[in-house]
Amino acid sequence: MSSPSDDLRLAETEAEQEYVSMLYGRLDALREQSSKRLAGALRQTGGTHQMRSERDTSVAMYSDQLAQYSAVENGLCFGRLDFHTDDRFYIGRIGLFDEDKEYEPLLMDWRAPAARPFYLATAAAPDGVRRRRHLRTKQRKVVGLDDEVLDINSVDLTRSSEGLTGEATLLAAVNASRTGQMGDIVATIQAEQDRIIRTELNGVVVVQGGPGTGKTAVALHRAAYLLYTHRRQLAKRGVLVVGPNATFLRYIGQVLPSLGETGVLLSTVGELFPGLTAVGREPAGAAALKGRIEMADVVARAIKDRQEAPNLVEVPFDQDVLRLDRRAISDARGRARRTRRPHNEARRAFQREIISTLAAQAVSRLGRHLLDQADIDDIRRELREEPAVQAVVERLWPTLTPQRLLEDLYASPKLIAKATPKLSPAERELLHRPRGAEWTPADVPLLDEAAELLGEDDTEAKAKAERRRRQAIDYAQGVLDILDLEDDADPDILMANDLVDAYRLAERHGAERYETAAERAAADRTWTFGHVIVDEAQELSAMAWRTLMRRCPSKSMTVVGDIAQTGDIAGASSWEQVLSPYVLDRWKLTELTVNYRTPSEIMAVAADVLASVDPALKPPTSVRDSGFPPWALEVGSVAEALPALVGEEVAAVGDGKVAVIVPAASVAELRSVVTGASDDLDAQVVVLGVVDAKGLEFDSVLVVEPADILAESPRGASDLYVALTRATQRLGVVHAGELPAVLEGLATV
Ligand SMILES: Nc1ncnc2c1ncn2[C@@H]1O[C@H](COP(=O)(O)OP(=O)(O)OP(=O)(O)O)[C@@H](O)[C@H]1O
Repeated sequence: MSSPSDDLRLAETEAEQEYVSMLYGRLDALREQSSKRLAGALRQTGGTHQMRSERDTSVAMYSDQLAQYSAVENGLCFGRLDFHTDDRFYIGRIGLFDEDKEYEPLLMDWRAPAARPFYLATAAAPDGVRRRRHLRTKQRKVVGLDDEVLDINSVDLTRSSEGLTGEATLLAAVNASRTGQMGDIVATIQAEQDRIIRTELNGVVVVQGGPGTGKTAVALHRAAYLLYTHRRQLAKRGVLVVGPNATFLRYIGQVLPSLGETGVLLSTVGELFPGLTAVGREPAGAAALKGRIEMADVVARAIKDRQEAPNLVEVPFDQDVLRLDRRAISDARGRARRTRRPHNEARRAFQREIISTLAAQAVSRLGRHLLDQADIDDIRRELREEPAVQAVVERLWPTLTPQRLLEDLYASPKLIAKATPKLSPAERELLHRPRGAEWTPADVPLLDEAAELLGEDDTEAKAKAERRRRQAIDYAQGVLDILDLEDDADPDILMANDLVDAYRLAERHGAERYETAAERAAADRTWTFGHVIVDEAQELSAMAWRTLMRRCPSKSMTVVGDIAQTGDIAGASSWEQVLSPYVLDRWKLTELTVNYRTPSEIMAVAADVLASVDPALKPPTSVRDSGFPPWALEVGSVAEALPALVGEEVAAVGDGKVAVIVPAASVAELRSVVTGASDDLDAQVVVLGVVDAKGLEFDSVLVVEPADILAESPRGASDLYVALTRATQRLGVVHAGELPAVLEGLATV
């Protein structure tokens, strides 16, 4: 028999279902409307340039709306606020309004100022809220309600002043099995997170927090919040989110689309040089050296070293030999340098000077008094067009691409030595490598630096664009001609060529590939973003920061990370050291203190490792216990024991995910012994090195040979801390070698 409270709950759930169904009905209607408008816009043809551009804007707008409506399908509405005034708001992923009732809000966008009490109101500071309700839904069905009555009399004074918001829903979310893809936290954002998400747009905000405190989640929700609040400003320039590696970007890739935001570019620093894939590997020492700030000077010197001034250069011209001595070349070089233009752009000034010198010689040999101005102009023109003269200019002041500059530099110990007076021979050797080697992620900031100093010679790019445009027109003409190839065509029937010319068809074809700001930004090295979010920011080298700062001259940035987790040797040891060269002390530090991922049992173990990184660091407080004590197991051979241990974890996590985190040197070997293991996060079992596990999480984690992880890098303790804090439920440590003293507290099994 059901109790009266059960009946009440059922009735409440039914009432909420009715409301939620009405909201979905509204969403469907909007979707249909946008779909029809999009079809209408696509049908429009021809017209003036302005009309075509308006049509393109409409196509883009309706396509974006449609994408947004499908993105918010799951969990469209997740909350309700009841006020003492009897007002009531529903909170959801987007705003919906009743067009028939003067646009009365039916659903409040979570980012709207009026939705804030949903995240901030507490019993002690209710902000007019009487009750906060969390609605849990599956597809379009309401499956649960959690109510919090914000009554001052219910405040538990023994708890911290900031309790958890929507505790039941929050715990359900953090305890759920992991899927291999990060989910959004829009229904359960906590007050300390909300404050950071809604910090003003301008300036640099640093979000420091231990593992699992929601830094990544906060950063992504902040991107969505900023795009909502400053849409006009940010949609044009776009928002860039930088992550540490491709696996991580795939892991977080669905969060913003699920919040209805698609115009954000997700990238690693290594992908920020368009047209180049930097996937090469190199020794950690080489990457760390390339990350040092001194490399900016090395690149500048390497360019100057290419502006040669030999003692004498002879130039055959008109059955004679003209001479350029060191002084003439140095003068021309000085003039070109004084233009303060980038190398490739200053080349014109250099060439002009050289031609002047050569022309003066030629004229004096021929006899100045025999020549008029027109003759002298002819001589200058001939000199400019003379291949021997062009070859000399190219030798003394070559046109350089960033790739050519660095490739030449790395391949030549002589050029390296010239450009690096302050480096030791061993360091120089780290830079040396043969031509044709693959570009590495650490090369990208150097290429970017070089591109700035060289200036872009975009003649080739422009010619290419023009060739592409011509090809598109030719293709379109071909299409039209085929359509009109009917031998017995009735002269009264309009032919395709009569309706639309090739130029316009080609243009229309191009316009169909509408590009968002993010897409345009991805193809343009000089693009500057409206806001840049840097995740796992502690890993970036000083040179990588230079690249990022160039992409964001407004310095509107969110920098997210944990200094205690720095694994890269070139990474940061303090935020001040990273930021002060660019913004002095004009940055704001915010902190997150609650760990939503790692249960307290695991955090107790990780805390000892953290103390070994730096005794002054405090671990974040776990929001829950898991009931599974972490363990350590000594085995004869890890490779032999691992398959069975992984099998046990797979059985324990059901639908969840298992990760085996291993020393970098054993990734390939151990991946091959575990059946079905890969580095693909969609797989149930992954075997990863610590570098690739950064920022990720799994239901169960096996950490293999912690002593080797410690020994593998000067930042080994931070790496071990990262490895131990990836689990949401279960943790085991497997070792054949010694168990490090710092893990001796683990229960042995
Ligand atoms: N308010 C919240 N509600 C529900 N889940 C949350 C909340 N905050 C964080 N989480 C969850 O906690 C986990 C850890 O979050 P996240 O990856 O953002 O942490 P992090 O601070 O970036 O960690 P790390 O430093 O280890 O990379 C994620 O599963 C995230 O969804």
